[in-house]
Amino acid sequence: MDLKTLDGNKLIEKIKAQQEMLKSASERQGQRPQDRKSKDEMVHSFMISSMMSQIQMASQRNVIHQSFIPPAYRPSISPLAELRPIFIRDLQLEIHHRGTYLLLKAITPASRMNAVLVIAEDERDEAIMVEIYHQETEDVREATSLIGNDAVLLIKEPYFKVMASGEYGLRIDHLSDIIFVDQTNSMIPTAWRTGGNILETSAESLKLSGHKAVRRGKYWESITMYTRAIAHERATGEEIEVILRNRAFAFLKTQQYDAVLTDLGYHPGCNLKFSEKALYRTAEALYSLGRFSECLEVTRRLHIEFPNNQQAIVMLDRVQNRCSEQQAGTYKFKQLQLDAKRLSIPQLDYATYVGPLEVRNSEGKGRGLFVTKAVKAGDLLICEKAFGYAHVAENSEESSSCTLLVNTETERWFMGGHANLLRTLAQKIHKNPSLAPSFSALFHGDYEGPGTREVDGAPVVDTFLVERIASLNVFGCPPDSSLHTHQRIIQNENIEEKPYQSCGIWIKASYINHSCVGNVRRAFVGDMMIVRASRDLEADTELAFTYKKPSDETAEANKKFLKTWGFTCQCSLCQDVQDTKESVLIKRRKLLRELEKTCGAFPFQLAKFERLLKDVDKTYKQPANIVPRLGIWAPYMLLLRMYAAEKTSREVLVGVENILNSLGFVVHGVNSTSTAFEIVQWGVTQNHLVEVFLHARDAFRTLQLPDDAERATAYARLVFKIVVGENDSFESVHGI
Ligand SMILES: C[S@@+](CC[C@H](N)C(=O)[O-])C[C@H]1O[C@@H](n2cnc3c(N)ncnc32)[C@H](O)[C@@H]1O
Repeated sequence: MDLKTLDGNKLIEKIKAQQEMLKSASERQGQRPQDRKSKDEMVHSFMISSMMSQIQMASQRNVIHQSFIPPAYRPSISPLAELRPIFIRDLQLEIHHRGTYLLLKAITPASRMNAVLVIAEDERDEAIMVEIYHQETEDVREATSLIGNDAVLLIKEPYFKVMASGEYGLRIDHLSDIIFVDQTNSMIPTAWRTGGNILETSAESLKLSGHKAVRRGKYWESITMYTRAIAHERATGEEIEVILRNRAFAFLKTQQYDAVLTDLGYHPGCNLKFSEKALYRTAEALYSLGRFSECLEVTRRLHIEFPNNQQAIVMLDRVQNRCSEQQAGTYKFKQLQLDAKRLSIPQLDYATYVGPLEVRNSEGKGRGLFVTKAVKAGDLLICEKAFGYAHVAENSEESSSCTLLVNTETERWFMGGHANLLRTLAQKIHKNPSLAPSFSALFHGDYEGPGTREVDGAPVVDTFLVERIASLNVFGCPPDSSLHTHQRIIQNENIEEKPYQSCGIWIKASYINHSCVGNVRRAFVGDMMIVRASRDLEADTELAFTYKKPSDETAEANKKFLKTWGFTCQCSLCQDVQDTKESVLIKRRKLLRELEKTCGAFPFQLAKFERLLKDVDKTYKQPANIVPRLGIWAPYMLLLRMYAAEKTSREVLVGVENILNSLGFVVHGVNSTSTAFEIVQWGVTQNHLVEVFLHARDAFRTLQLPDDAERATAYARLVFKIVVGENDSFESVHGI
């Protein structure tokens, strides 16, 4: 679909029509369709539409791919031995055929659209369309590598339905519901066997075929060859050991790190009497799984035993850095910024640091994250590498296509990276089941998972659980380096905070509950989330940040937004909105609108602006350090800029005090020469506070108060650190 030729309304209409069609299909539940196309017709129209889609994909820019998530259904958790075979003619519409499996052979090349599609036949010579969702993208694994010529597919507990295209077909959402059956498997009917009797080929020649595939970069194919070689009845123990080492390499290349460790016989505490290659591959797999201390041990062993191994020297340096980041939270933030800028997809090579924090129960909010000891404003609490990350380049040629994901059950629509994120997460835990527990433990509302992790020795991945976790724990993040974004915000007052399309899952940070007031702030550098305390916190305080930035004007919109997360915020701000008479809220909004109008009027009426601000201020009853006055800090900011340009330093300091007070700060010494300038209680940290403190610094300097000026500079740096995540780049942004 071309964004340029389709306006928003038409797109919505089209999607709604498809949604309706899918809904009405549910009324046909149990039917055996009589109007199915013949096998030849099916193949013919499939070949044409897949050719058309390839041409479209190559020529179109600004493409929106739509994808519909059907009502949730559970993955198959039955062992294959307990399932009975069925055939295409037995299939009933909109039914999950529990207790059965369907054996099919591909009769067309696989094609990639929203899913990987193929036409396949059963043993009774009937054909059907198969749609396999959440597979890797074409650049990672070609559709034709997933389903090669004559591939045999076993679909567990098949789901037969009307597709968004109106055709009938099988929809496979769970990665574990499809088994790609190897030609050596006795389940394959004789008529479907290809390439002679593979088992008669020797293990050696199968191994060599595996090597050949590796040389061509066909790692999946090599895994098939090596697996056949290992299973070969005449393969010797020695041969198997060598082949396992080779297969481990192919597993490494396809990001199946758990399998690398299994093939090499690694487990924590094992004796590392490995070959040079095996040690290095073990180290690489452990590194990719984020198991840095184990990786360090293996790399040290490699370095000791093979001191001339140059890769080991490089790896040792890398992993030592990761360990110190993980243990002490020491990061070279400038380098992180540079890396994020350099990479087209800013997935950074750093470890996660978690400060003095603990997950505990939080009354009325499920679990929450608490500090185990007192911390100061600006302290680093988390610097976390994304567990899953989907990058969407904005304002560039690359941004020309994106996916709109429509959940037909919850009716939630996700634009941007969400669809990619879902695939990334499902693939990651499917390939590396050891990573599943920490992800699956994240909040997933009332959705119940499959209750089992493995069947027939293979991992079970419930895509709907992944989707639910993703939608309740996802955070949007800027596509580029945070420094860049904050620089823009700091320099341009009117910049709108538009929702980010890049997004990700950060496991530790996912335990932080929402509060409109908040006591920590998150910032991003590439796919790293940095969480810092935005005020001093006593031990055992629960962390909270805003899922959506609140403002007086948008209290209702915020409430609605938070409802999509399934809760109502009870923070002091929301409580105050509830406790304030509607007439007062209406008056406040009216005054705020008048203020806005006055802003744009020429000539600017300063006296009127100041009067209106005082009137808005009077609509708040609670002290600002209890209920921050979010409606007025921005107009005060405008005044401060005017004062800084035209008025005396004393007046500038009054402007500074007004902003800080409205945001709930309690400060001493802004307006006095005898008391030192000091924040005694932190309020809500806004990005613009950096500028506020810099105005304070200039005013103090003019008033010959160098100590206060220095303290103001220190606060500017501290706020910069809180909002940007680091202050190594403070000088370059503020030219100091
Ligand atoms: C990202 S998770 C936060 C961790 C979650 N509380 C847990 O138990 O894992 C988001 C979910 O936490 C809950 N939550 C977050 N902030 C809350 C708040 N202020 N009040 C009530 N529930 C909240 C909601 O159920 C929300 O969908």
